[in-house]
Amino acid sequence: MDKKQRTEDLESSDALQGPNSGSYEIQPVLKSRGTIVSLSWEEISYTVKTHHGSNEILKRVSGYANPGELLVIMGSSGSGKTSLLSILSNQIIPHRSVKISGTVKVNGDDIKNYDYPSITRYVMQQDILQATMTAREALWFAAMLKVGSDKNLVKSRVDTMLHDLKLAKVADNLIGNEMIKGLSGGEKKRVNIGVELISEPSILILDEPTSGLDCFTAEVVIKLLKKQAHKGRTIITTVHQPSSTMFEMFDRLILMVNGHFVYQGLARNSRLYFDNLGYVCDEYTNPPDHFMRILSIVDRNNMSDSEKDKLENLLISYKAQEKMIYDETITENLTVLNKSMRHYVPGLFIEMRALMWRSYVNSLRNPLLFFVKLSQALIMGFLIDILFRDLGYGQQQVENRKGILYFTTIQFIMLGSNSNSMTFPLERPLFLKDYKEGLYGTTAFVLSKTIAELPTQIFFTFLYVVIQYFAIDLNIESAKQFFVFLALSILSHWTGCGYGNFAGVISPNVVASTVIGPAVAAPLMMFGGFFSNSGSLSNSFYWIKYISSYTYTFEGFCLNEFRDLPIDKGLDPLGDLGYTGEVWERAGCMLLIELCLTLLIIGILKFVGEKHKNN
Ligand SMILES: Nc1ncnc2c1ncn2[C@@H]1O[C@H](COP(=O)(O)OP(=O)(O)OP(=O)(O)O)[C@@H](O)[C@H]1O
Repeated sequence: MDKKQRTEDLESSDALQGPNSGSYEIQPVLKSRGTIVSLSWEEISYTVKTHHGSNEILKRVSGYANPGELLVIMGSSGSGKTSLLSILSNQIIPHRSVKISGTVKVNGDDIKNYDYPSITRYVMQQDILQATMTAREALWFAAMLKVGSDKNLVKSRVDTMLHDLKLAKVADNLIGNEMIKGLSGGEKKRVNIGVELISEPSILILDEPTSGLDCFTAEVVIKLLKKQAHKGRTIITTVHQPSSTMFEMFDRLILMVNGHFVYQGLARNSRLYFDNLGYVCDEYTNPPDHFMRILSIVDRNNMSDSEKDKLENLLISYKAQEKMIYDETITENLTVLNKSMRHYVPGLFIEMRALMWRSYVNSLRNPLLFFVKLSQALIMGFLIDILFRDLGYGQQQVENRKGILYFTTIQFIMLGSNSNSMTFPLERPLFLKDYKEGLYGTTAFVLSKTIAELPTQIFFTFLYVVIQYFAIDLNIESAKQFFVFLALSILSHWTGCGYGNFAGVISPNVVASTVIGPAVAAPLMMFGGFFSNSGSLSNSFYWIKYISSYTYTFEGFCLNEFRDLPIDKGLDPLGDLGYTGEVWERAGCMLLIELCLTLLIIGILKFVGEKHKNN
């Protein structure tokens, strides 16, 4: 039988009912008084250029999702489900190696005509949440950045969300992770969904919100999504291996193989559709399991003849009744969208306030780090006391003073750079997720991090300085010497944290940062002026001295220490070192280094964030 004949037979066959045939009974109770919109897409193709050539991931697929319905997309692994969701949620930006054609429409109008984030939100597969926050705080943080600065509105949205997602009982429990005991997997998923739902989007798109959950918990999540659909939202989700109970909750279903749609229509009609095609599902088999078996393809790039035949048959059948699929698109009673509508964008100040609050909560819940730093300050301070107690004024003691000043320089800078080189790699997944979502900008992220860390940096530096300064009898000719020393110490620790942040943002992960952190710090320390004085530095590396905070801290410390110190006659440590000028010049250079590092880090993060957006 030729293909044309088979298509005609299928179209005329009584046995083959269309996926939307029969009475169209989904009459969702559209309870929402908010916006009600439909989503449709036409002829979407998605091609990616790889080392092995072009890979067409989506092959001219068209479809729609109605408001008030739960549309589920299922398919074999690698069939293109996530790619489709990314395109529908406008997450993929075409570039040199990515080609997208076709149109995505809201209420029949191209999404390009709208501010899409004000209509649609996308829930990623991974639950990337801050472990040290509670469920309520995570929702509050999202609301501050997505809803507005009105505290009452934020509170009411958070309370509604906790109620709707059945999280009220665990609202004040920590989210947790492998180290911190916290919410269950299902509760975390619901918080993750809540973080997106908080802005009350008309369309919610979710990538496998039930992955990793047991059957019962997964059903709870789907039930919640169904409820959201019945409030008038348009919900599109992918689901892996649904149970039969879960399957009964699906309104519409799309089945995908190898970048094609092979079924689109009411979920409850899907079984009959495949029965009629000859893929009969017996009464003991869960229909989704049966479909997945039909759709399975071992190697997409190297299909067997039987797999090719199967796919061809499925596509012929699908094409035969594709026209009928569109009979049930909802076109009436949709909200007329205002094209000038914009999603809430918080200003830099609000973004920074929210981020600083999150950092504060995180540091409060991480007391271990505080106690580790405290013990470090006390132990190091007392060790230095023992080694250098009561420095004198002779030749040997002047050398000891230089030694302790350089050791203090290393200590302040290294402590900052070592600890901070690891913080960004740890925060990286959360930052990238938030950045992709457009929750805040890199400037707000970097500035808030810098400001939020300052009080702790000042506190620990103060502690070190107080313990060391008087015990080892550094210059106490006047109070000024002490305060200048303190200010230089704070600045040097601050720049150390800046170097650490720089190493952190160029490190792809924590393991890499443990190597990159010291690799950044070592040359700066070597060219800092103590191990080798300026005259003997190689010309090619001489510039490192100027970007090294070690240089300015040590010079500043020496100028402050030796200028008025009553050392033995004939000794001239500053002359020997070749240090002239003023302490404030060194402090200015350190501030400039910090400023340059901050700008550099903002730039690098922007690059990293934008790159991640396209992945
Ligand atoms: N940016 C990309 N570059 C190269 N290949 C890609 C890219 N995005 C997706 N692919 C490939 O396209 C195919 C479809 O990927 P996609 O993630 O959309 O499938 P999926 O149906 O969601 O799979 P799964 O169910 O396993 O998550 C896969 O083979 C994937 O490796």
